[in-house]
Amino acid sequence: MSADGRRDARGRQRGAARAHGDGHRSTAAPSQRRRGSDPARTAAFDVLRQVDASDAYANLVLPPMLRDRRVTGRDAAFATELAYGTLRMRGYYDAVLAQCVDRDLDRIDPPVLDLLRMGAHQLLGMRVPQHAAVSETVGLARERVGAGAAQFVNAVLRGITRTPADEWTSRVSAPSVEAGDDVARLAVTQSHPAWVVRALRESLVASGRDASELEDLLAADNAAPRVTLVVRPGLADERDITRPGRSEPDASRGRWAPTAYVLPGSDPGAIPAVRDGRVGVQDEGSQLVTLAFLAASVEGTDERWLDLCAGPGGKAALLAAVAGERGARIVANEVQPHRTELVHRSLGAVLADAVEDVRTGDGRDVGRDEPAAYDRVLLDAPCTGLGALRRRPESRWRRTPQDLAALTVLQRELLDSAIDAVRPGGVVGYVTCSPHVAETQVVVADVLKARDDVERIDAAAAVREVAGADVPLGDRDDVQLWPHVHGTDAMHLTLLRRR
Ligand SMILES: C[S@@+](CC[C@H](N)C(=O)[O-])C[C@H]1O[C@@H](n2cnc3c(N)ncnc32)[C@H](O)[C@@H]1O
Repeated sequence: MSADGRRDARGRQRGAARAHGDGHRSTAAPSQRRRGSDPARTAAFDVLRQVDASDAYANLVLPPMLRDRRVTGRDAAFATELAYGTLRMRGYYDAVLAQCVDRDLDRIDPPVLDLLRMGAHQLLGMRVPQHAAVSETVGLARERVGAGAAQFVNAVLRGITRTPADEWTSRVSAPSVEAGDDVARLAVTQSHPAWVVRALRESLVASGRDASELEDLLAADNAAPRVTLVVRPGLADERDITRPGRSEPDASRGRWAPTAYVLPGSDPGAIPAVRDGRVGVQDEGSQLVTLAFLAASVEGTDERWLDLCAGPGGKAALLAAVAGERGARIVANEVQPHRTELVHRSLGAVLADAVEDVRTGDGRDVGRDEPAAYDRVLLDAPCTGLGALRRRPESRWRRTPQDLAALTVLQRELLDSAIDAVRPGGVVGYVTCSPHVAETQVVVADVLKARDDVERIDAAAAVREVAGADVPLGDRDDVQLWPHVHGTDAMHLTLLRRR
């Protein structure tokens, strides 16, 4: 579209402003304007379409798309915020749109609905100037869906602009406020399914926190997470994330895990040590629970560790790096062959001696096939991922309460197998990236009820040993991290010792 293709600070392409003559509202009807589409908005739209039509994951689709299309810098940041923000806030925008159209939203063509949501996010979530948000989205609609759809998009988005952005929140939440239904109010204003709002409230309380934090937690799910690096011990240090000629690393230290660094930008691939696997991209909560698992003391030898559900290999790489330093070795197991392949890749930089085996297999069989064979077993269980909603923008809309039933059966079976695989005196770490009580406290309690050969050990003490005494944890012996408290994903850690 623009000659120079640059984006101004408010998200509008400079060329677009010129194409409009004065950079303000164009006098030409949208359908009369002729111009190419903005590559950032086009990429965001294509991601939304793939998420909707092909069940794609936005965070897997967008980065390679931007690379292939050579969308970089501010345009890439704009496309990312537009795609991810639109997906996260979909529930809120649908409530707004429902007040601006005269039919049910499910009767709108899916590509048109995506364009409306994208327009809504620019107007209400990104504060892109109204003329740019409307005209650019209408232009994209004309190009990708047709003139009739473009007129409809134009009319609806202009309808949104007639109410000030901050008034929309009270408008869409008025019915739930009147009904005194706080779950419904938070579901719409913070854009989460009501069942997730309820589950998160229950988890907060069950982990010893206050239900009044719920709105902060939901808001944290809607904020783009910062890119966190793991500097794998023994393989890299601060110098590997410091540009030549600089004395300070390009990333700042994390708050809790000594291995964690927060990157100011969003291009970890530009760092050579990331490309060769000595440094990785990993949430700080994941690093912290892995290091806490390794901080718990085992009785006797401590040299053979199992990662029961290892794909794609983030925790396996941290385990193996530490194993290399301590003279231990790991076995990494994963049930899906393509994810086993990812584990291999993730372990590319670690010492060969630190990896005994990387294999494909069902973790539920390991306890039976290799009883009491390991000194430590990490079970990072398959789960709903409700603790990582900020990272997986569409997942809150995909998950259903029915998913829980199957997952919690699997989690119990895997935990039993993990306990069988560890030797007496050894340690099992049970980890989820979900704080849902059914996947955390209830799974552990159920498994422990049926066994007399295992005891809980103090995971909070292990986390404090790694993160320092001031990490806020409450007084339980299991640990629940929270985005709004710790700035991490909502990881859960229970530590057990086999008797
Ligand atoms: C939460 S992810 C693990 C993430 C990994 N620990 C990391 O840090 O990269 C759970 C993994 O468990 C795998 N999985 C699911 N069912 C399994 C089973 N029965 N046995 C082994 N792995 C399983 C999934 O394919 C998925 O890769």
